[in-house]
Amino acid sequence: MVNLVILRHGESEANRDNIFTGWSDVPLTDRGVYQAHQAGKKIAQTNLQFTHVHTSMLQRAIKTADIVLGECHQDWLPQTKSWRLNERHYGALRGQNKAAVKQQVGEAQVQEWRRSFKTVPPLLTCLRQDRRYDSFGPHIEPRGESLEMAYDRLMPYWTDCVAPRLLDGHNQLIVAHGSTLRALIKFLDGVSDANISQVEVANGVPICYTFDEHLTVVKKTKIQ
Ligand SMILES: O=C(O)[C@H](O)COP(=O)(O)O
Repeated sequence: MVNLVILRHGESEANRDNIFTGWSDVPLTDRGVYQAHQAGKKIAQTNLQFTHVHTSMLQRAIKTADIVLGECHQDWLPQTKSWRLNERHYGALRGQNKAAVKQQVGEAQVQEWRRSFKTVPPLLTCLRQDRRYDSFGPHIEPRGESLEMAYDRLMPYWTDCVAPRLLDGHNQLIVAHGSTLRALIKFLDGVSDANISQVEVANGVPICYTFDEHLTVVKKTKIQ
């Protein structure tokens, strides 16, 4: 048996302020830092030993991972930061208050943008890519993504970087975001396109998947 722990970052300033975030690089709040410590303490109690930690390239996930590893006394672990684990890009919604957008376009439209699998949010008309992505290519940062588009760019990371390590019997830790973890849960749990709208991932609550040697999920538990 081998284990994968997935964890959404602690509360960010944008979460606190109810702002569409996506690829914006916002810091954790004090509450988010606390949530990360609590998550780390809970993971430590399981005595799980990881060989690798995977995060997005956004500070809310990276800082959460660092805090968790400190609590687990596994700060030395090799870490990969990948844009493929970044939050789904919210396009032109980025930076807007979710309640204010609801007032403008109605609750049903906002829910569709936030929770449907295929609906693409309003796209940014132009984009200046942040330099952190330049070494991966000129057009890495999208102008907006549906959950499906985020799923499609996440899966190569699973196939190339996570699944092989699990198949070799090494426990892995992924610290990422609400939407990219919903995409991973969709794959691991076999959730339909329609039903993924019902799946929510809370800040700072670790979820442990246990797999057999064929990478079939045999158990899924919240670590609490
Ligand atoms: O990017 C964001 O705004 C949040 O991380 C998640 O947004 P959601 O709650 O709409 O999925």
